[in-house]
Amino acid sequence: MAEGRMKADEEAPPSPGLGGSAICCREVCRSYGELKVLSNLNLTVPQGHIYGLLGPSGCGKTTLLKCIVGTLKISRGHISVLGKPPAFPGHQVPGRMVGYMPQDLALYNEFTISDTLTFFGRIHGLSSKDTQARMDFLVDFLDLPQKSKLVRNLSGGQKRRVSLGAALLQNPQLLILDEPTVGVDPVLRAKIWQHLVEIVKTGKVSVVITTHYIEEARQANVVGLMRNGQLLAEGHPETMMKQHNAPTLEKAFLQLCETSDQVGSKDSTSPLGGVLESRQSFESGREESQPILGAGPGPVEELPKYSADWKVRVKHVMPKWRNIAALMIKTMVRMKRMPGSMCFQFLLPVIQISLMCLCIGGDPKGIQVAVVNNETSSSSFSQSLLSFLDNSSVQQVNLSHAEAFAGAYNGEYWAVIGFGKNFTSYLTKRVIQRQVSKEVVDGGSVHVWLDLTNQQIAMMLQKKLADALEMHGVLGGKYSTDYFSLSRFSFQFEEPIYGSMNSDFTTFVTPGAVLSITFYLAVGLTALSFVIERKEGLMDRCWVAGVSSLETVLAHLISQLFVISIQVILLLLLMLLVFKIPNEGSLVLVIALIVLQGLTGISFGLVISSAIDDEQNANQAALGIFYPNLIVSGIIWPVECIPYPLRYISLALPQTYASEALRCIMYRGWGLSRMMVWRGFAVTLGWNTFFLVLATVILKLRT
Ligand SMILES: Nc1ncnc2c1ncn2[C@@H]1O[C@H](COP(=O)(O)OP(=O)(O)OP(=O)(O)O)[C@@H](O)[C@H]1O
Repeated sequence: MAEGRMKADEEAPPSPGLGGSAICCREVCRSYGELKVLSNLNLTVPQGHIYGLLGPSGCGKTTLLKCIVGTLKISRGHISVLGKPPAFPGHQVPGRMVGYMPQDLALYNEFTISDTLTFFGRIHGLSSKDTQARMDFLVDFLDLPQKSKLVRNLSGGQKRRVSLGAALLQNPQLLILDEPTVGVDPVLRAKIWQHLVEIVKTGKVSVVITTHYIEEARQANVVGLMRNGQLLAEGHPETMMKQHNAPTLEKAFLQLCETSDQVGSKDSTSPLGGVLESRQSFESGREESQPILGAGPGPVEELPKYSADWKVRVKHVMPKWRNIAALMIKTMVRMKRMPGSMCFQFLLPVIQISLMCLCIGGDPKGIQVAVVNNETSSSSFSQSLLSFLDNSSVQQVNLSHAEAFAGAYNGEYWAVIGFGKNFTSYLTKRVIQRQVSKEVVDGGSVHVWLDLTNQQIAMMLQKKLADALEMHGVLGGKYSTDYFSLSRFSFQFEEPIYGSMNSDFTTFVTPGAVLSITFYLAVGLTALSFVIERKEGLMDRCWVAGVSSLETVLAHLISQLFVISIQVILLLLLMLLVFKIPNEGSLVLVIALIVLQGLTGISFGLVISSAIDDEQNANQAALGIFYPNLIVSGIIWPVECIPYPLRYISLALPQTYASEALRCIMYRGWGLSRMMVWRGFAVTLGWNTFFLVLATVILKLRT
């Protein structure tokens, strides 16, 4: 086994850095906003050495490691890793040359141990045979449980060992390990150190390790003691102890801190507690501690000039299919392992659109109205008119005048309908005679008192009453020139040009609702998944392995395209076949527009997740934008009702023209030659491109 390990380790080609060092940091500064974390930091990791980076919590160790692996940009200074600055075009840092174990576990919980190592093997371009061989070695070496065990079911210590395994997988030339021994038992801790000592013996592998167990760092070839964003000293552990006359490394470190504090109080102008800035670097070859305290300025180093061919630069920015495929397989495997979440993703739009078709736009049912009919004859016009009232919508309750109004004021009835006792005779007079008295007009009218607190119900009641009056006029035969229906019969409504006589509010609202549902589900899923991945350190880990932000975005887009396609198929089947929403136009255009809106939702989700760091804020951003957009986009009420300044905003939103385009395709049967259709596609594509560019830029700026 050891032989196999050595052989694998020997395969890594040597890569001399600045002055033979694996890592060289000069005058490195990095801040988080106002907080200056690294301040003129100088550090040198000699090639083929283990470098123990020690320091109190919060002194900037993790920040420094992130700068070294290229996931964080430095504000000032210079870093060279294995010969070139991190992320330099064509350089494999981040990439295969570096193995990174972040402080967070940074593992996919739904993966098995085998999935985890296979995933990183794919990204590093290892053949499945090589990955398998390394996996067998690492499972044995790190004393891992069965490869088929889910990460979610591992203990904390086991997870850390899997994380370490992922960093060791490709036999990198540089290992960056951020507290790899936390939660690991002493026997295995010793084994890990033994392995590190062994791999650096070849001189081709270098290791930087941070640890809270200061004493274990005595096995390192060099230790760097860091405080307040600067390196106090770096050198061989034994030399450092000897120099400070300390029996342990911890005591030597304490003494250094005290001295640094004393110097700091004397020199208040010196930054960060007065730690002196210049120091001799370790790379001078002296295996001695090089305390910076009291040291004079070090030799001025000539920084090398780096250049890369344009072809290399182009290749560097071009997305790699290998990485995209690995990320897509990862998404699919995770979905397979979370069947509940997968069903939720596929069925949620279907449930939402079903609820919308069932609950929005239909006629109210069982609306109770109080009827006060003072006519007693069963052949009276009032009785005949009431018999034409749609009974499924309007439930008539016959009451006395006092009971009816008491009930209406009590909220039991939506209206009171009243007929005078001479309604039939007065109505006849009104129809027959040219001129009648006010008393006849009053007595021959149906009196209606409405509860107008719910406009939809009141409007429906008015329409039902008008319909009943019209039916009464037509079917009653005698009074086709009836005074009441005269105005209605002046218009003859012919077959509609577009749409049908039965068009209701549901027909209007469905296209916009479908686009909105597809858009916001995509926003929610994307924003959350990226924010969680970043929070758990998974994104950083993938980037250190060589995945670019463009590849991450593309892989997510393609795998979500698959999810959206299934969602759209289910949505359309339900809409067209079950709820019989008409479609006069091309189904291809309908699908294309809905899918494009879904992709725009993904892009917008990417913007949220690249700009926001925690789930709660990401959720708030997605939800906060949902309602204003729904209201202003003319999805639930026509844009024509929006007051003018706001209407211009409405027209610029991603779903306003798109909803109109979908309505034109579905209800008017229009194609792309019509402006109202292509405009919907153009606006959607425009927003999509804008969101994608914005997300990529934010991701780049935030590293
Ligand atoms: N993303 C961030 N935004 C703002 N401040 C940050 C961020 N990350 C780290 N910091 C701050 O930078 C400082 C250094 O953090 P860093 O994680 O580098 O320390 P560390 O030495 O690795 O600590 P530990 O040993 O506890 O892991 C801390 O004060 C921390 O609060």
